[in-house]
Amino acid sequence: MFSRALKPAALAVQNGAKNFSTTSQRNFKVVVAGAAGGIGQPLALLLKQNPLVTRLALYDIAPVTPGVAADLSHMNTPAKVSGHKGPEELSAAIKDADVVVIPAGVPRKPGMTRDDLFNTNASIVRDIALSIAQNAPKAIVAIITNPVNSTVPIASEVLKKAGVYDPNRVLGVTTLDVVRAATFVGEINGVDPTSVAVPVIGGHSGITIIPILSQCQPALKLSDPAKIKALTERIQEAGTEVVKAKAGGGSATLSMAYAGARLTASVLRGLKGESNVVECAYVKSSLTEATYFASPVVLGKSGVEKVLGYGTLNEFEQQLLKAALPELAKNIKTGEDFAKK
Ligand SMILES: NC(=O)C1=CN([C@@H]2O[C@H](COP(=O)(O)OP(=O)(O)OC[C@H]3O[C@@H](n4cnc5c(N)ncnc54)[C@H](O)[C@@H]3O)[C@@H](O)[C@H]2O)C=CC1
Ligand SMILES: O=C([O-])CC(=O)C(=O)O
Repeated sequence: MFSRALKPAALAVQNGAKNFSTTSQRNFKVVVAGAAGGIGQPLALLLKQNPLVTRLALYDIAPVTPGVAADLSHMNTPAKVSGHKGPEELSAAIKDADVVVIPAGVPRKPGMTRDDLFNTNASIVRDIALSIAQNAPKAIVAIITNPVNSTVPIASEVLKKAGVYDPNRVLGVTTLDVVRAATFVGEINGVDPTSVAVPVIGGHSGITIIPILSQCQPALKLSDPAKIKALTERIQEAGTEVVKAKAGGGSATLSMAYAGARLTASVLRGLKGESNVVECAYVKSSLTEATYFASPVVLGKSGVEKVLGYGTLNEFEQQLLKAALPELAKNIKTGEDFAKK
């Protein structure tokens, strides 16, 4: 169970780092749902600079949304920006989207777990997913809203109920875990972090975040098991590190916008037919007994083209996986039960 072919796991970071293609062969409509928020605004700023994006629709319930759209629309890049405020404008925002990125919902405050966000965020993701089912059933859906381990199953169940579910088109965004792992390893190894590739598998909360440091490229310059454990825990708790540092002002927004823009850029590169686009993402999966699982995936013309394995895990990583699976199963069930209600 722990040894599976992992061809391009390490490519995940390097591919993603090549963010913006200059040879646009298709025009894509990208929607940011939650576009006025801490993640949404810088994410929209980065997407406005992606030449593959020709239409950028910003949706949020916040009154400032049309203003955010007006502001971004003055940038001299090709994407035409539209602003959509409130549920009555959701359909127009989503209509004919190629990609819908969802950072809508509340963030953590110190002392909260991501699961504590469930009660508020579950219905937000459900309602946006319903609109996707009605207005852009073929769109790739990239979910940032926490708890990702549960919100991805919610969106999947909603799409299923509407008869338009395609598991290859629904992704939970775990790119920030990959970005953080590369950053921290870059610091330890004393190298440019964009040259570092570390697959991160499992899910997106605490012990479900499993960095595969034994597969790090270039190899991690740490051999002391205690230091490897400490680095693993830092990656698992990096979100909490930011929540504490922001002292009640929210959670990671700027690094998440960077990571979300990278994942979206990779999705678009896949859609336009580029080959070997690999990112880690939380997707429907049969790699383990968890029915959704983050691993390297190949992105192609219709979303996830192939779920790649996670290669050979060392003893320590096997233990991490063992600990993560029951937690993941619980989170998935919570999401599915909510959506089936
Ligand atoms: N997947 C990941 O790695 C990460 C996920 N997150 C999650 O992203 C989410 C957003 O975080 P922030 O941007 O910091 O929060 P924020 O509070 O700054 O922004 C959230 C935005 O969502 C909007 N919103 C609320 N209900 C909505 C609805 N029904 N429809 C549309 N928009 C709605 C709000 O008006 C607000 O503009 C949180 O759930 C957070 O936990 C944050 C960091 C990393
Ligand atoms: O920690 C949080 O609540 C936000 C998040 O998911 C992250 O930064 O990884």
